[in-house]
Amino acid sequence: MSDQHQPHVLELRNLHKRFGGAHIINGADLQLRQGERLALIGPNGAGKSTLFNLISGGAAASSGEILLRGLQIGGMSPFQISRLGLARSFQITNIFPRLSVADNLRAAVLSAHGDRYVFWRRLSSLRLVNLRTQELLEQCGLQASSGMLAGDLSYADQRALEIGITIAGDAGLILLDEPTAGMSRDEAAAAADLIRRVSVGKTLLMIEHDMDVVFGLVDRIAVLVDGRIIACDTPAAIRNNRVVQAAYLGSMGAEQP
Ligand SMILES: Nc1ncnc2c1ncn2[C@@H]1O[C@H](COP(=O)(O)OP(=O)(O)OP(=O)(O)O)[C@@H](O)[C@H]1O
Repeated sequence: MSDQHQPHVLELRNLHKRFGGAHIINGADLQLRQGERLALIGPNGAGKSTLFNLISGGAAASSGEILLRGLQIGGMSPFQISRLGLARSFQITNIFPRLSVADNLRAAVLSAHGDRYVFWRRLSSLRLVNLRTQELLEQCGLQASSGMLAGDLSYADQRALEIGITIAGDAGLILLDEPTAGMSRDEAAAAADLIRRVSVGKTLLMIEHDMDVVFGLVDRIAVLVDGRIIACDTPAAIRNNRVVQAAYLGSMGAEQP
């Protein structure tokens, strides 16, 4: 089957979410192709994190459809969705501060693959978990800090660790919620490099406010305003889109590249 005929990795169809009387997601449509990196941008309160919660099973949509590789996942639990190959990180750093960096990653590997390892001989299972942990430490540039308490890492390294935790299960679809928030320009550039490396061969959907990161990293940008995707196109096309400029980018002044 050619790529053209494969189902999209992720598809949102006319998605709605209401909280009481507030209509937060308002008919969102989106399609992600295998292997692409897509940034979700939009003003504060546009509904970006809410959309992530709907996709990853943290909240149920009021109506509409969410398909993961053609399979309806609306209404499934976060655990079921993660078992189907979707991993997400959160806006707030989500690590175990009193565990070492390596143990944070080891726990993530076990949590993602525990059922697989349990059937194998104990020693070989342990070896595989350790190998995967080492691989993640290297990928995230954290080998030198592997024995440190995660809570003692710099903020940027904590975010790198969190990316390691997110990818530990080798999910095919990765959702990152503001992975460079609160970082300096240099730290954000390093985080973008890390994200680029770890997302090779995967499909990436990320919420990001830093336009340098967005324009340098992704294949397409989806713009969410008032719970609706008002445009989804290449970075160059989005930059020149007058509707987007008026609704969002225009208000960002110097942050535009
Ligand atoms: N559980 C909830 N109950 C009621 N309202 C909610 C709930 N979760 C989110 N909202 C509201 O939905 C709107 C969108 O919030 P959301 O966090 O999704 O926006 P966002 O685009 O991610 O914003 P930001 O860029 O500031 O993180 C906000 O007005 C928020 O107050």
